[in-house]
Amino acid sequence: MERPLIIALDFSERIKVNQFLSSFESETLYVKVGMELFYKEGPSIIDDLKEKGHKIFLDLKLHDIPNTVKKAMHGLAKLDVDLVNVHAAGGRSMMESAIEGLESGTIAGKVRPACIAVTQLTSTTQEMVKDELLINEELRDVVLHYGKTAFESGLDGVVCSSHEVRLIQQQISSDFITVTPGIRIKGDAANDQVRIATPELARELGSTAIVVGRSITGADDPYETYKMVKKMWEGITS
Ligand SMILES: O=C(O)c1cc(=O)[nH]c(=O)n1[C@@H]1O[C@H](COP(=O)(O)O)[C@@H](O)[C@H]1O
Repeated sequence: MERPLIIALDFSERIKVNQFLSSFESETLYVKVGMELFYKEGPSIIDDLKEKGHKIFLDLKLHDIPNTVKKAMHGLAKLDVDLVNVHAAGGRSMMESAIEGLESGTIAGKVRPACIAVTQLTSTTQEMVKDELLINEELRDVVLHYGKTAFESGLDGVVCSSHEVRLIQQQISSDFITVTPGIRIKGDAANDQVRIATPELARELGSTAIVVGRSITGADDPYETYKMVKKMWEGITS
């Protein structure tokens, strides 16, 4: 995976996506379609975005029994997206089934979508891990353990915060993909995110890809902000 900046298209409907993308001219992007947009618009939104040449992370965070996940992934593979995800909390067998489903569903001649596992959401705190999930371990160790299980289950990488990237790359594999949301430009509100980082810090910490939503989609000039964040992420100072 090259090191993309993935824009989270967290919009309620297609018309808003089109309005947003209209300022990007002919630039091809790496975009993320999540639950909000996909549940409203369905698979045709994927076809639209692919037609425009964009790469797609379909973020539906599957978390169910292995058989259900396998069959759902079989269907999702037919959409020919670049990246999909599951919750690592679903366990080893579920993650193995996700890969089986993707492999059996991949269209002949196409590449299987990469599959990554959410370790702990970037909105999760140490206190939540202890008090709500009843896991009596350091959050970083939980992320690492879930990452190891995902690796052993044949997944291609994880979703984690930028702060856990080094740990994962050092203790699991430097090739294991680390996609990091929770990205904020200095001065932006964190909103519901907790384990946040600037694009520059994410780069420094070695993230494979950053996911940026509201900092770009909510900006007065989204295209200019995208170009600025991209420069920060790529370490271009001029
Ligand atoms: O899987 C994800 O993409 C994801 C995992 C995670 O731990 N945290 C997280 O924020 N995300 C997604 O990344 C995006 C972040 O959006 P902003 O907070 O607006 O930048 C949202 O679409 C989330 O659904």
